[in-house]
Amino acid sequence: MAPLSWFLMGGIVFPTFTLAADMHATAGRSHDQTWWSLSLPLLTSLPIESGKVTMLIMLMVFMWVCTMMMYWAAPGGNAWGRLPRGSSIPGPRGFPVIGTLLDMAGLAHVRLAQLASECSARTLMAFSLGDTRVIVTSVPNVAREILCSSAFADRPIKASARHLLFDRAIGFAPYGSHWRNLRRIAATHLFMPKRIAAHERYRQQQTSRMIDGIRVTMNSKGVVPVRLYLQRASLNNIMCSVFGRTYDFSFPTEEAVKLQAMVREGFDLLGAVNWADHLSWFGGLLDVQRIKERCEVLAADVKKFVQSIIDEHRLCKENGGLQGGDGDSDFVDALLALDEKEKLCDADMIAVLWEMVFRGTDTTAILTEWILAELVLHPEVQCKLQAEIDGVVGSRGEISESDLPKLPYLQAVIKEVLRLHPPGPLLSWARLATHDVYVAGHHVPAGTSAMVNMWAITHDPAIWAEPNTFRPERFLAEVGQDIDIRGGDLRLAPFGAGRRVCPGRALGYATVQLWVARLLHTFSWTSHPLHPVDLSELLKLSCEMKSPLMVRAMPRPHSTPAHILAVQ
Ligand code: HEM
Repeated sequence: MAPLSWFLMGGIVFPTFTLAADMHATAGRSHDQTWWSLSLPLLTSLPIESGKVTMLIMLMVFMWVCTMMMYWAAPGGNAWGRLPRGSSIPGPRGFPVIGTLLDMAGLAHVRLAQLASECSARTLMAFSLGDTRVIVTSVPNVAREILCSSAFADRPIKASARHLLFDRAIGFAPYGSHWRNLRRIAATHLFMPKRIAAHERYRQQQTSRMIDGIRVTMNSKGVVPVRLYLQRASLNNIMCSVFGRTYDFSFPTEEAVKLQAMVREGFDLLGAVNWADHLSWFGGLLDVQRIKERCEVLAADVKKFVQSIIDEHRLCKENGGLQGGDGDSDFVDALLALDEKEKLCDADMIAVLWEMVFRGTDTTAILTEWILAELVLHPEVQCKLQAEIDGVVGSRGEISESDLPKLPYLQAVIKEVLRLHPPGPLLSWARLATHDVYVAGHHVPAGTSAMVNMWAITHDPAIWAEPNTFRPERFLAEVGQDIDIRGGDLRLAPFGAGRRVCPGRALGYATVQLWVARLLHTFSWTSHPLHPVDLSELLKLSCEMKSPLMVRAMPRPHSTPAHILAVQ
């Protein structure tokens, strides 16, 4: 065999596995690199005899397997075994090399909760996703320790997020001045209560359009695929706040079709468990899931789409259009009007704007679909909620957002659904330890990813009586306990907590309240005999209903089409 083949087979392939894994494992390792660094010169100087070659290859494979098994034997699996001093955190080993990666493919939150119980590690569990060290907690006080600690103010960035430019947007930007600037800009120009209130009429218009679509479909088909209408309304809501434009998805233009396809593709790509994120050597060798290739195509399309909107706004501004100071202006206007200190370049603007479209679209639609599903399954709760809404709205017919605080049962219903079906059961995006830190008394090295299993917390019988029962009354102040769901109480924190808490929570919550109030005021919702309500979950970027909800929406006596369409 030629020396080159020697070199390739022995000197590159096998050590590469270990070396690549090590580069991702920890900054404090060294013992594993010794045999690899020694093997290369040894290989290149060996005589060309095929028997010896085979022996040497077998020896190297053997050494590699032994090293991997040694790593794997540690609690938490191979990524934790690489630590020079090991770890005291209990956890499953998973498989050699890949760790617990296969468990993340289905309902990861349910599987992680099971593993935590099996390993008696609800407080803190260690596990490995390929080369990535991960901790997860299923208890509120440790969740607070993680989410509110400055040590975990960063996020591990997925390759797909980087390819889609999200490392320059709020969600994945490293903790620092750029991230702080973005949060400040978004808080002032998109999420401030005054801004949210100024955009109420657009939300009302989109809700009216949704109600009209539901009515037409119900009349013609006798059953309504609610998700379709919720997704259209949420996309239009956010497009209106961010870009100042909406679409008629019933008669879609080419641009509307393209937009929907881009959003769908983005959800698929960011929601996928990408093996390349955790097995560097694997990702380097082949992109079996074609994630990189698809991300590149999508990123180019997004850039073109958003850039053209920015250019239009710029032109309009030059011609004396909105200057960003008007409460009615959109987010692009606001970004273009920033002063020199805060100004973003076009590439950063594209990333931030697209992220808003992306994050603002699925969560609100998914949550509302779960709410309607539970209300169909619990007609007594539906009637009680309708009575509350009727009582506040009276003969006025229209519901405004100023009515919402007067609807405590509505809040209780939404909270109960957020508890049973949190859209981000693992809080969507993990956190990253930027330096060594102690969590629940255990040493957690820098570079470890941290997750909070919010689903496990909200289903814990030690915290919630009958946790699997839908009972909104538990949130009524006079009966049970009122809970701050904005990140103040980690027993129910569907929007996360701490520095990186969801900045869009007030907007998302206002939208869902308005939708549910108006949908319930207008229709009575019942199941269709051919489409029973199925509460099975499907975890993608968010946790959605596996079988889209198909239900009957019967107009309630007081609601007339004229009233429904009044605000359009
Ligand atoms: C029902 C609605 C929503 C839910 C359940 C939700 C949930 C979440 C969660 C769990 C996080 C991670 C928080 C953490 O790490 O502590 C998050 C982050 C984020 N959300 Fe939301 N969200 C919702 C609506 C929205 C909306 C409407 C927007 C924007 C229009 C938005 C924009 C963001 C952004 C930009 C981040 C990243 C924050 C950062 O890393 O600094 N979300 N959201």
